[in-house]
Amino acid sequence: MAELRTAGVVDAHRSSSYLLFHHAWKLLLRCHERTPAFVQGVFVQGRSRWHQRRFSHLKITMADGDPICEWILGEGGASKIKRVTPVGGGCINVANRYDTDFGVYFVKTNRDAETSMFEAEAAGLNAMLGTKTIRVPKPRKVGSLPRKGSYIIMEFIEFSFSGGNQADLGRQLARMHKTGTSESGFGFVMDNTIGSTPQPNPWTNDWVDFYREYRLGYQLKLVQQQYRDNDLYEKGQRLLERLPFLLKDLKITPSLLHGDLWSGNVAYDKEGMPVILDPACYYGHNEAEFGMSWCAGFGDPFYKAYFEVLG
Ligand SMILES: Nc1ncnc2c1ncn2[C@@H]1O[C@H](COP(=O)(O)OP(=O)(O)OP(=O)(O)O)[C@@H](O)[C@H]1O
Repeated sequence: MAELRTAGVVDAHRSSSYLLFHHAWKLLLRCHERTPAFVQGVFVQGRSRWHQRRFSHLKITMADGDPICEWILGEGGASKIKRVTPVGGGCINVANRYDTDFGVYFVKTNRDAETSMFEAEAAGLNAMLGTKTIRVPKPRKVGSLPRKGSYIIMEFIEFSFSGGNQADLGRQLARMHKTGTSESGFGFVMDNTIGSTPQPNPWTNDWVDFYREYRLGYQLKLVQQQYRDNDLYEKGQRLLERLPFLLKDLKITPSLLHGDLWSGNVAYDKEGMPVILDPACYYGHNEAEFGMSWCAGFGDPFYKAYFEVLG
């Protein structure tokens, strides 16, 4: 509500409809934890002509203090936000589509996360975009929310309900793995998160060292610290010792990986072309991409097309 108070909604204060809005606002903010823009969308959408006159100044004043609206109505090129609608599907962040007179933006917010979480997501999306091999949403802005938390604004992509061709996905992913190489070794430009679990990505010359220390080893430590599962930890340690033998004589070059490729992060656009979302990117052994394949639903056409490109 601080945004509203500082927004100087002075005449509105006197009307009883404002009081109604005021309480509805509070309720909505509490129920949905949306940004003020969410509420703005609801009310701007449904207002009568009387309200249009009465609240005509609100669109701009309410954006004050709301960095998402400020960006969309500034650098984002829009002069009006027509509607803000929740997008379901994610577990970790709150997602909304912002329909404007300058197109649609997709926005995720998280009341608890530092901006570094979304900065890493943007860095991953930009790295994949840079390969020009597969469609990913273009990130536009990352920032912090007024009191606590952070947000990311990106291109909104309209998905097809009828899905697409898995062979296209396999082929384009293989091209991304082949094109996205790194001269710094295995790792990434910054640490990121997989789900909401931190994922360290320090540059490392050798794949076995990287995978042992910063993937399996790190996760095993979390298992022990957070769940006290010593049995799993011990078994894991034995696997880590054997890793150099299991991967002996393999020549592994760093490939840009999406890093969290399960079915919830794969979609198809209206033209039926694959889109990959919500990455936890790093440079790694290309086959590490299939660590999540147990819940990705990749079939024969996918793998056939993938290995046709990668050999
Ligand atoms: N750029 C986009 N355009 C349109 N819809 C999107 C876009 N990015 C993601 N979505 C949809 O929004 C929903 C939430 O997105 P996403 O999975 O990135 O959220 P999340 O909370 O970070 O996810 P998770 O809980 O899986 O880590 C999903 O249903 C996804 O399909």
